[in-house]
Amino acid sequence: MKIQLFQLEIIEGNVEQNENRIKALFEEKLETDTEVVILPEMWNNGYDLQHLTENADVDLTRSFPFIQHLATNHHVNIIAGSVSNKRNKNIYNTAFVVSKTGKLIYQKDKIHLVPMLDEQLYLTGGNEAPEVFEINDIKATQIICYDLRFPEITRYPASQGAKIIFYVAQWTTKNLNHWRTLLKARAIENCVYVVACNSVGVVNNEKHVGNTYAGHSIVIDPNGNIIQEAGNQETILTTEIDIQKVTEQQQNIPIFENLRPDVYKYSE
Ligand SMILES: NC(=O)CCC(=O)C(=O)O
Repeated sequence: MKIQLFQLEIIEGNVEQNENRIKALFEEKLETDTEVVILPEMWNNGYDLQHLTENADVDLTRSFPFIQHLATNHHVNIIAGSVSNKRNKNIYNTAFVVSKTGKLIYQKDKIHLVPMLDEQLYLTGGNEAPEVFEINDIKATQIICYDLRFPEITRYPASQGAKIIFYVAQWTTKNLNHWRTLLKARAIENCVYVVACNSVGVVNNEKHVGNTYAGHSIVIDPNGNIIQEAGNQETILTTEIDIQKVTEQQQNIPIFENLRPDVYKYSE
């Protein structure tokens, strides 16, 4: 499966500019046999949280048709990162996926809100765990940024057969070490591919003076080997993954046969 990761600098608060940029990149950089494109978290207006009441999408009525048009025009499946999204008087950080035929095949809200970026002051956390969807007959799931820190939510779709975990993020450079280590851990502990798309650019938040979004979008195989990794500049990363490696790794190390949910405990 050939995948392209669009590691972008998101222009805060300017949905039109971000859409135009993404549209142009699809025209200029998409390779003909690419099956999946992945975008970062909050690509519609970035972390312009103070203006979300005016700028957030409304129940994906803007973002879905925009992505649907790209998917059908270019015949490519799109892991459409996430967008700020109003629904039932709340604003969520909503991830979605559109098939190359233009169908909305997945939609979930970010569950854990990031205190370090004040998300909880402006957004509402989702209440549904990630699940499996199919892309070109391959099971996968999608997880949003800070949710990476909670391994419980990756385990369920992986145990249901997801072979690729797509992470979409605006992860900061201060915690780059966590990003790389946690992504590797998720690949190894679930014996799956991890395909993670981050953003770049300055973090516009008074708690983060001098901090940037880290880039380092990354592709990790089921054995924990990094097969592609970007630097800290805008980049389109192109990768090919061999899904058979997931089956082989899960046969070699049969973690899903050895799970003991009857023993595991979680605090309330
Ligand atoms: N957008 C995010 O969820 C950022 C998470 C992050 O940077 C972290 O360290 O966690």
